[in-house]
Amino acid sequence: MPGEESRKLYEEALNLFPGGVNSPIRAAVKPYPFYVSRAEGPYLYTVDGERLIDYVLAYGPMFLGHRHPRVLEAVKEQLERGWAYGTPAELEIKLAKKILKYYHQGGMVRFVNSGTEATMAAIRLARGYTGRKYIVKFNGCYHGAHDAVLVGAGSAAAEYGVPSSLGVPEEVAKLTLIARFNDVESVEKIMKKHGDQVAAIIVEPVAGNAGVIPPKPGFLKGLRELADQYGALLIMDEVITGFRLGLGGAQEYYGVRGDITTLGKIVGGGFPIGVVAGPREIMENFTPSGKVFNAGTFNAHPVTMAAGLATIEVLETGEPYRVAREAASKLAKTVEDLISRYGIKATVNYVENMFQVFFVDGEVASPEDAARSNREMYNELHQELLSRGVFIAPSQMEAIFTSAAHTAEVVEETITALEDAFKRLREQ
Ligand SMILES: Cc1ncc(COP(=O)(O)O)c(C=O)c1O
Ligand SMILES: N[C@H](C=O)CCC(=O)O
Repeated sequence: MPGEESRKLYEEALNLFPGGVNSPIRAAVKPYPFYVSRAEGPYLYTVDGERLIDYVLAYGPMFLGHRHPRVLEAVKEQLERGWAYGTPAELEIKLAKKILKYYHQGGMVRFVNSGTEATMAAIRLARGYTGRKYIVKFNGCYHGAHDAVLVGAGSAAAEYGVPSSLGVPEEVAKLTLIARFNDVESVEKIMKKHGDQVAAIIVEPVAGNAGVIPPKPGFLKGLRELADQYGALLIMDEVITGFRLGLGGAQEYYGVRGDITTLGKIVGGGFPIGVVAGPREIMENFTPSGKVFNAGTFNAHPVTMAAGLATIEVLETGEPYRVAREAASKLAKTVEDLISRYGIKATVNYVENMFQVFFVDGEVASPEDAARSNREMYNELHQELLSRGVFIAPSQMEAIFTSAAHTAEVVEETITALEDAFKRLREQ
């Protein structure tokens, strides 16, 4: 549990940062966030002298675990050559080629610095390309912290009760039309009314910011068909799923392709990144070849490029996917067994190397279902695990991730913690 050293730092932070943190979800760890002094493999080490098994993984990026030697070596090597040039370097070409190989063969890439920037640029690109103004987004999905997508948003926006943020002008919010995840008919209804003015449908192929909610069979295909029918673009926001569900992300996993892909997190190897990728015909609308403006001092930052490239090279061995999958499937199964042993009303959603437990009666097939779950009970589980040295997402609206560093031994230790934690939950 967060100790005295963390408490002192948090008290200082409260005077410096709104809510004491620089991204709101970090304050969801109660009674205050623990402060990390270093990280290695599957572990975070806190300033309070604790070692935590990490299933948050910086909210997704650390798929190889912390401080992976290959990534560290690549970053050090780049640092020796300098770390910001304001002019191109070869590594950006190498990383772009890797991304295009798995996402848009023959296409193009624009590197930015976060998932937020990627979806903001992708939406502007879609509007510029189609000459249309509306976008369709799904209630409870999260695409970052910019105006167009802070309408019915998930993640911390849902956790803190601001799915539609103050400060987003009504005129702007009105351009975002809200449909229901896993409900093609809700999209069809919108398209029938506004289809000729819809620039893009943007979707998280697995809703990972409302817990973990996989797409129902036919959902993504239905979106593809509606986008085609109405001449809108389909933006696959793979900031979480990209390089996580496999090298080709959710699009390869589910066999449905978007017109534009947004990536982030894993593809930067733990350094800030966002990627917009798509076919040349669409991508060339970005400045300077086209008239859709996008720019960034730190775009294609050399250190990020080095870390991303090293990460993908390790992923290409396939081993990280095997380890992470085995860990998640074993843990998800353990939680299912515990729920049934103790007669707790809950359900587990699991995809490859991400899962989440929802304390609710019945299936969770939409963010609306997720919102019905008992969040207090989830928070108790989080606390019980934290007190046993296991860090899972501090909010029901996030995913539990595994990595290549979650070996069988680490999983066994986690299972012991889970058994004790569920026993305690049952006793309360
Ligand atoms: C699906 C998705 N899109 C976009 C974002 C925004 O990414 P970032 O936090 O890097 O701005 C996130 C996470 O934050 C995300 O999960
Ligand atoms: N759910 C968010 C990204 O996926 C969590 C990251 C953040 O908001 O800090």
